[in-house]
Amino acid sequence: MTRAPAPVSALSDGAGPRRERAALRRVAAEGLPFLRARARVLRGLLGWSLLEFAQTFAGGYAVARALDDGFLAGETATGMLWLALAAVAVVPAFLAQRGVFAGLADLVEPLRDGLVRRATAHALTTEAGNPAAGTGAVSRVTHQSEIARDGWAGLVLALRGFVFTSAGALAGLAALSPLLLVVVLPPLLLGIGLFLATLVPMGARQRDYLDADEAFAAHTGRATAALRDIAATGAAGPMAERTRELAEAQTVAARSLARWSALRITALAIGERLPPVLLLAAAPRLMDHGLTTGGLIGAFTYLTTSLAPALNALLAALGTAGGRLLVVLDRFTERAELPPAPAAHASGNTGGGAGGGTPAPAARAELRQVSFAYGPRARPVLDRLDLRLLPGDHLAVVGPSGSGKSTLVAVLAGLARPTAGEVRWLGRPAAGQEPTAVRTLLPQQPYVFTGTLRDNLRYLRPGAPDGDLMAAVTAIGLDALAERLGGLDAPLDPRRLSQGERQLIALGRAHVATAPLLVLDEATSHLDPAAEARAETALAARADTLVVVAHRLSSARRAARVLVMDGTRTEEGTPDELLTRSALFRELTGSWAPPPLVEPAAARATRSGQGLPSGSG
Ligand SMILES: Nc1ncnc2c1ncn2[C@@H]1O[C@H](COP(=O)(O)OP(=O)(O)OP(=O)(O)O)[C@@H](O)[C@H]1O
Repeated sequence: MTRAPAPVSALSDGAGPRRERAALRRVAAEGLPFLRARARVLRGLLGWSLLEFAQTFAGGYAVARALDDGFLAGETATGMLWLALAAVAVVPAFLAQRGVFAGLADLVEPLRDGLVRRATAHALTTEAGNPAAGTGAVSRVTHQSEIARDGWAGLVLALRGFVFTSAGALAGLAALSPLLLVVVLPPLLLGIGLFLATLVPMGARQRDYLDADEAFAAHTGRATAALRDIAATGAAGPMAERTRELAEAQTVAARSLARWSALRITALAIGERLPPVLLLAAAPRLMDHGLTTGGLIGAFTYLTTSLAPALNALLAALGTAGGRLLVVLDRFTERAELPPAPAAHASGNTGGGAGGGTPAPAARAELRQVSFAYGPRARPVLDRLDLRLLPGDHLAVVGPSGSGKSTLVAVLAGLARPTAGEVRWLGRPAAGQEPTAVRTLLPQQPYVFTGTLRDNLRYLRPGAPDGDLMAAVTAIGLDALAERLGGLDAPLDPRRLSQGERQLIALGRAHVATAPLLVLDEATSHLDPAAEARAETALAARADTLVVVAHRLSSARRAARVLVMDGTRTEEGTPDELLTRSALFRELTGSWAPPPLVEPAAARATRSGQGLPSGSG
């Protein structure tokens, strides 16, 4: 399959520089109070930094005086004295470095602690219970808070160094000859200006890169945890394709970042290399206007030993650590803007379908003009399908074998990417969201592993209390199996379980999970109708929004809405509406009806909506 890679902008929802400026404002709004609260630390840094100002000033000025008043005037002792003064000025500056680093810790560690606290609180409130959802939270707590800490420390050091060093150097240049500033300042300011102009667009590229990195890490983490489910739903192809797309998006983001870095290097060259060149070119004119030989060498000393390294350090810090810092800090601050975490469970939602009358609630999941094909030349399985799943919805999906039910489920659940159109979860594009935080998907062949029944029930919500596990056991109808196994802590060997028992355990696990959307893809196919009815009814009451790929009439009739799939044609309505409107639904219900020779009670059950096994799936 050769689909174009996902545009990087799609991963970061592509608002570009506008978003960076908004990020700057947001970070500033939170950053200023942080700095205000640490005014004493900042004053301490300022005090130590003044010593650096003095050292820089003395460095160039003493060299100029040593030459003009000392060595060039035949006064070697005077020259040596001036050089000794420059050497002595290094001592307080060395002490200043110690003072600066001590103050830095008071400025950096509280930032890191605050970020870790914030990321941990976010993970506990919104991502609890989803093992794969933890990937992003762990990244924020560890990797990203370290980026913020190092970036912030580097930025404070470089900015402070640049301000005081360049102030010392410029004051020294002005003392040697004010004309020196006319030569040095324009390229210096041009270089800095050009560099600053790259900050916002480069921040956007940096964000794209981090987004691509995070999306890839989350996707691979998810895929690794769900290998069995992927194999069971036949989604290996689309998953591999999605992995390739995400890797490609990462490459595109890295390349774009590199192009902007090249522009930055040009800005650095103008600010750092051009002033000495211009000074050389202008030297004869400057000396005609009274600049001494010592003054010229002193000016070179300022440019090469003070200004250039300070500028270099500042631009490097702003360019790499600063950009990353802005993106990472913004990620921490924008957590507050995420849509409210979905209510863990709504109750009493087996009927009702869409709505309830009051202002339209955000769809839990939505397909907008979604098409899907398994290859560039393959016949589409889904063709411009629109579907909205609101809180409280209970939708059954029915259709003949091969009509695309599992494909629809894979697209809806984020296991396969649509070829065209958009999948949205909780009112936002699904791309970039953590699927396991939004939906629980149960395939026909569930993943039950060696361990205890408790481990298996907690698989999607590791910290679930025993009360919730027991409630699931009772609601789903797992009591008999739990008793036979020996309780929640008894060891469980999947090879000794029937297909139906495995499905029951997976259904119990879904009852414990907290994602607002629950999708069952023939997940009850090995249960008898009564067991299926009990489990499905319990899940409909527990899950906020339920989608069931139905393989029995009874299952379809329990739903408030039914989506009938017939190739790329679809019909949607209540079961009763479809019985009158859809020939295919009537045909399916006919094929789901028991064969005529089956005992009459079963036939009656079918007519009254209780249903019977179809033998399908
Ligand atoms: N991985 C795949 N690669 C290529 N084609 C596929 C793949 N999976 C499914 N298809 C094709 O897509 C179409 C829809 O299949 P899908 O499994 O979604 O249908 P279904 O309604 O769920 O079928 P069933 O009820 O038998 O499970 C079928 O023509 C099928 O052959």
